[in-house]
Parts: sequence; structure tokens; C-alpha cells
Amino acid sequence: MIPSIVIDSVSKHFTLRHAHSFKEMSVRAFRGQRLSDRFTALDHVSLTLHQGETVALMGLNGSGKSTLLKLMSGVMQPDEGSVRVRGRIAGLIDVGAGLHPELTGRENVYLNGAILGMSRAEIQRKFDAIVDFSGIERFLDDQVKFYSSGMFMRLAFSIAAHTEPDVFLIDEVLAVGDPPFREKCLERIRELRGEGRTMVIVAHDIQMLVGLCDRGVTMRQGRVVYDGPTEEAGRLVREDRQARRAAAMGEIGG
Ligand SMILES: Nc1ncnc2c1ncn2[C@@H]1O[C@H](COP(=O)(O)OP(=O)(O)OP(=O)(O)O)[C@@H](O)[C@H]1O
Repeated sequence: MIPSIVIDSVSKHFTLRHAHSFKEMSVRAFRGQRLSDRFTALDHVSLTLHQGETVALMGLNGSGKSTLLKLMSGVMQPDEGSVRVRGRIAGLIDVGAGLHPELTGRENVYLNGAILGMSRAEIQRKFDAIVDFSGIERFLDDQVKFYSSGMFMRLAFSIAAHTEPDVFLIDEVLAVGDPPFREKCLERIRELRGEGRTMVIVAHDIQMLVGLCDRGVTMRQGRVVYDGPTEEAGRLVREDRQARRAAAMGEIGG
């Protein structure tokens, strides 16, 4: 098996500021309270993903999935450890992050396509397919700021899905679209999977992930706690959800 992404003992910390103004700072300092805390979002995560694998990244909110995806995509750097990626990577991480609100849909296909590493000739060749897939041809010459969130998502997914990436990162975007488009996206993901590309998918819909992925990785508080069949990875997340719900019920005395 050829490694596609190698994550070696990666950690990522964030600083949480408690005081946002001089007044708040003075008050906290006067009370002897801390002005900020260091928070560990990823704690020595190691993971090797192989070419052609479709991997589900699962875990409760805040377990570190999106942070790990951002490190894979290179938009964020680890504080410790290393991330190595082989080949061209495309991601739908911050949906529409590469789309410019002031530009039209048409202009955004060119801009975003270029950002994702396509040449102008390649974009021209794929232009019709991208627009066709997105289903927004009627709005192609409108500025993207007037799009609904669904239309925005359609265009962003469509551009990314046509970049022919070696590694495709997908974060929760499938939750945004309308059901027919969501089905179309899943179809496209299956197609990309069939072409032997590496896919990493973050989603909360466990049933969908079990149907789509051949490996599941479960995260808890910044650590990988399970790596194996998707079904089992999903079962652990369901357990975590139940435990969290029980704890919340306990807090409100229910
Ligand atoms: N830029 C940031 N600054 C400060 N804290 C951050 C930042 N990004 C993420 N975090 C914190 O890191 C932790 C992990 O966040 P992350 O978004 O990776 O979790 P997640 O598993 O993707 O959650 P979700 O399912 O809600 O998207 C969270 O507690 C979050 O508040």
C-alpha cells in the first residue's frame, strides 16, 4: 500500500483569551485570574492514510476533526510533529472559503479553480461540466454574495470535485445541501473513490459514513482512540454521544 498522508505525532495548541479589552484585563489581573489558557486541540496524533482509501474521521464536537483536516490541507501548521501529503490535495473544508463574494459565479469558477491548482486551459475544458454539476447555470453571472447557502455550496463542491485531486478532504459539507444535491455529491464521491483517490470525510451522519467509507477513525479530546472498521468507529461515537447526553441530563437534574 502506498502512503498518501502521513501524520506523525502531531500536536496543535490554541490560546484561549479570557480578556478582550484593557478593562477586562485589569479586572482579571486584579482578581489574580489568568488572562489566557492554552488549549490542546490535537495531542500527539499519528495516522497513515493510504492511496485509494476512503476514511471517515469521527468524534464529538470539539474532538479535533476539523483541526486535523486543516493540518492535512496545509492551511494550518502543527506545533509539533509533521504532516506529509503525496500528490495534489483539494478540500472542501471551509465551504466557499475560496469563493469571492463580489465576483460572479463564472468568475469564481476561474478564480477558485486556479486556487485549487487547475490551469486556465483545464478550467476551460471542465467549465461546462462544473456548471452542469452545480445546477446553478441560471445564476452564473450573478455575484456570489446573492447566492443562497445551498447554491454557494453547490458551486464550491462542484469546482473542488472537478479538480481531480489525489487527496480529497471533505468537512461536513454534505450536511448543507438539499437532498437531491447531497445524493449527487455522494455519487461523485463514490466515483472519485472508484478512481483510486484518497478521501477523508468528516461528518456527523454515521450511517452515511458507514455506507461510504472503508475505514473509520474516532477521535476523543484531540486523540485518536480507534482506527478500524467504520461501523465500530461509529458505534464508539454513538456511545460518546449517549454519555454526553447523560452527563447533560445529570447537570439539569433530569
Ligand atoms: N482557531 C482556533 N482558536 C482557538 N480554539 C480553536 C481554534 N480552532 C479550533 N479550536 C478549538 O479546538 C478544539 C477542536 O476543534 P475542531 O474544530 O477541530 O473540532 P471538531 O471535532 O472538528 O468539532 P466540530 O464537530 O464541532 O466541527 C475545539 O475545542 C475548538 O474550540
